[in-house]
Amino acid sequence: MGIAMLFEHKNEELFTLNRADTEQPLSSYAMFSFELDGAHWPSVEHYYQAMKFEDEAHRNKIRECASAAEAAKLGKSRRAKRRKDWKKTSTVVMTRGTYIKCKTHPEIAEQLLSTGELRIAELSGYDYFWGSGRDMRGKNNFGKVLMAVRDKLKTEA
Ligand SMILES: Nc1nc(O)c(N)c(N[C@@H]2O[C@H](COP(=O)(O)O)[C@@H](O)[C@H]2O)n1
Repeated sequence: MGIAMLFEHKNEELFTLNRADTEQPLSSYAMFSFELDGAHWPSVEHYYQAMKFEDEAHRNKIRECASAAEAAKLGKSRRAKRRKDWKKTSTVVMTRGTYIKCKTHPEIAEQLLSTGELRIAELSGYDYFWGSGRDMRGKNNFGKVLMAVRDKLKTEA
């Protein structure tokens, strides 16, 4: 993934990525650790998935997962009860984790800033909430999270 011309009819250049790409430092699954809310998180995805729950023991179980994919699997399982306000807070949690990762790893902040003013799109064939969806009509909330963090980093530069 990288810079693409997906809307050639609109002549719009995009920076594209997939949230689950562990090789892409800007993705939430990339293993770049940080401290937040009094704990050490191996990736943004670990933090994001754990924050779905109020139960401390379940959060810790997710935090200790060896990979982001494992953390996501545990976070998506319906065995533990999700916090009631999750729908309202999920993008805020993703934004906080992504911002703190960038502050902890300045090279990632640099990479994000180097996308300039390009629109960032999370390419996903199935996810219409975080990504583009199959037809590019998705909400692209992960792309929006990255653009919001980029805006904040710009004001601090
Ligand atoms: N509608 C909606 N609101 C939210 O706040 C969400 N987090 C999602 N997520 C959707 O559900 C799938 C699994 O959730 P997470 O990736 O663990 O958030 C995800 O693929 C989204 O489609 N949906």
